[in-house]
Amino acid sequence: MSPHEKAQIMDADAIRRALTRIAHEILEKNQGTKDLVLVGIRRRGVPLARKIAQTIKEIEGTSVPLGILDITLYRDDLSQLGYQPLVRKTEVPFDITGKKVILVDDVLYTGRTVRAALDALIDLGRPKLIQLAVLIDRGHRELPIRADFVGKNVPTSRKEEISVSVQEIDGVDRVAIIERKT
Ligand SMILES: O=P(O)(O)OC[C@H]1O[C@H](OP(=O)(O)OP(=O)(O)O)[C@H](O)[C@@H]1O
Ligand SMILES: O=c1cc[nH]c(=O)[nH]1
Repeated sequence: MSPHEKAQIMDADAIRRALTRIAHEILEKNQGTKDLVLVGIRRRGVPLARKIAQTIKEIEGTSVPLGILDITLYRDDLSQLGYQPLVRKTEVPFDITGKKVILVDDVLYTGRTVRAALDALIDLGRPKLIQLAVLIDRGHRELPIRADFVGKNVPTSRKEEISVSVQEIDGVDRVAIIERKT
């Protein structure tokens, strides 16, 4: 049966405020922009990372480099793990060695995408540290991964899904909970 939307949990203003807060928290935790770089996970982590970079520029007057990791989840029928993330492309046109890398994604769920992103980043260089910023943490981790910066914690059941829409891809900024009917 088709999934249906249960509730909208963030509108454009709520997303903007959460990203502004995250930008301030990143600056506070890292004492400014020195050695800071942002890396967004495609697809929706990228416009979110861009907005955080814009806000940092407005606050500090400094442009922070922005890279992209393209990671796709594909169903792995041979594995008990259900699905596996595949790193398709890395567009990080700067050296991350010695940098403070802020990884940005829209939803943190099992943690598998972030694990693949960490592997890809470590293949690219030796960052000083890696921190994780997500718009939504919906729980159900299957790996020991946690976010340093969270827009909103949303307790969910496994039957539910979080749908993040962003202006650049979907024409609107919003977050909704979707229920999969079985
Ligand atoms: O913690 P995990 O279980 O790995 O799940 C989180 C990932 O799932 C989503 O990607 P999706 O494949 O839905 O693509 P999207 O970014 O285009 O929405 C989301 O963007 C995260 O990258
Ligand atoms: O609910 C979920 C889980 C993973 N990725 C999403 O975008 N939503």
